[in-house]
Amino acid sequence: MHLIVKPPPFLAGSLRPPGDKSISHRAAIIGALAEGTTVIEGFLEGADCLSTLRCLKELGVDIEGPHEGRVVVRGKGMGSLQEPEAILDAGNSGTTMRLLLGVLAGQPFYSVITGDASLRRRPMGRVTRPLAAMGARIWGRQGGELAPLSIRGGNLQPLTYTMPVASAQVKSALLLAGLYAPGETVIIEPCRSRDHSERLLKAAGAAIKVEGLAVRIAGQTPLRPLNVSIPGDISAAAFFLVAGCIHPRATITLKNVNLNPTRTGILDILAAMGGQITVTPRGESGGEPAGDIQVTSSSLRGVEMGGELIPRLIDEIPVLAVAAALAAGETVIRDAAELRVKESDRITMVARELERMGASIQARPDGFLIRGVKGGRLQGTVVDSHGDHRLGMALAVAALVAEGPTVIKGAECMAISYPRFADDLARLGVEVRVEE
Ligand SMILES: O=C(O)C1=C[C@@H](OP(=O)(O)O)[C@@H](O)[C@H](O)C1
Ligand SMILES: C=C(OP(=O)(O)O)C(=O)O
Repeated sequence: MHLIVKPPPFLAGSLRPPGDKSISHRAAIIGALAEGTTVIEGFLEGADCLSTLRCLKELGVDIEGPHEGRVVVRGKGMGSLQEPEAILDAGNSGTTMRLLLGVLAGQPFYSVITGDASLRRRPMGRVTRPLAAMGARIWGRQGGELAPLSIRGGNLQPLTYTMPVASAQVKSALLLAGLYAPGETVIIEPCRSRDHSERLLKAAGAAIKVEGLAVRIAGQTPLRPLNVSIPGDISAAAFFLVAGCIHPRATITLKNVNLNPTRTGILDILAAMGGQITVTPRGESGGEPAGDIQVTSSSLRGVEMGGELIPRLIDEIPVLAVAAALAAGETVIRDAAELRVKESDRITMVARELERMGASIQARPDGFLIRGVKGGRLQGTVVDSHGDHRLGMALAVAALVAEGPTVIKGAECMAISYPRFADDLARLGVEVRVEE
């Protein structure tokens, strides 16, 4: 499927971004392990979160929905999962595979999990190695590095583990496995990654404590069901935050967006670039701070970024590269080598596709050097998502300020995290067309 985007004369309106993807996965998984009925509102109906629901159903969990964002999970406790009859399919979703590996490590049965071609290339040793150290037996291609992975869990021992990379997926997998181990599992992160698992596990009554960069969980405590209203995904809102900044006639309001400080790096960096962004906090939603964000046309300037900020905006870097390509001066992005092991190699592919549109962007081993074309313009042309939802949507944002229409090939992948992305663009006044 191709998406054809014409640069609009203005961008105006108000949107509610879809429910947070990270929280949707976690609420369903934790609900499945709890004793009682979990009700989730605002669940993201993107393909990734549907993969999580499908796998949980294969494990014998009774799930109703999603119907307009409502999912009902009838959990029967941590020991209630059943050996799946078929291979579990995590689709394109790294979060599904890694978090479920943590759960499967605690199960006294055999299961096999795989995913699509992109997911079968992504590193899994970062979770399979520490899970094996807890006592799970895991087999996979390249010594347990690549899916398909088969696993026989049960009889886990607690672990104290210092993570070599800042990854919320690894941390969450080990916390979920820690639920099954007698005694205390301690996970130490190199720097803080998103903490949705910690918040939801705490809300479900797990014995979990955060002390600086260490998270401690004492296993074998039953979980209570959750009642969660998931706020909008800031990683989805990010496309419109950048669109509003780079378009010369824009006023966009994004409603009920998650403002968890482990996720708001995009707001900090756009502010540092001169973005005209106003945040109005509106209390809590689902145990997470949430609020409205307004963005208007801005005159952006280049910045340098790296270090502890990177995990707070890792998924927003493709669209931030678009902002940088249109800012005055140079932008340097460092310490982001993790981008190479996402749905695509996001360093190579972002540079390749933005270059086609006339951006001056150089791929580096751990990021980018981008020279803004301020005053100049990007060129509408044919570009490719390479099956990567965030790259596809970032290119659509670049198209909003390009000369002439842009054709984005492989646009169906946008439904991984934002099924209504094209509709939301249209709501702001953009002429978008889908071609099969
Ligand atoms: O835990 C999560 O929900 C996620 C963590 C991040 O991945 P890593 O844990 O690999 O950094 C992020 O890129 C991904 O989109 C979602
Ligand atoms: C990296 C992403 O997701 P996952 O790792 O779950 O596939 C993403 O959504 O950008």
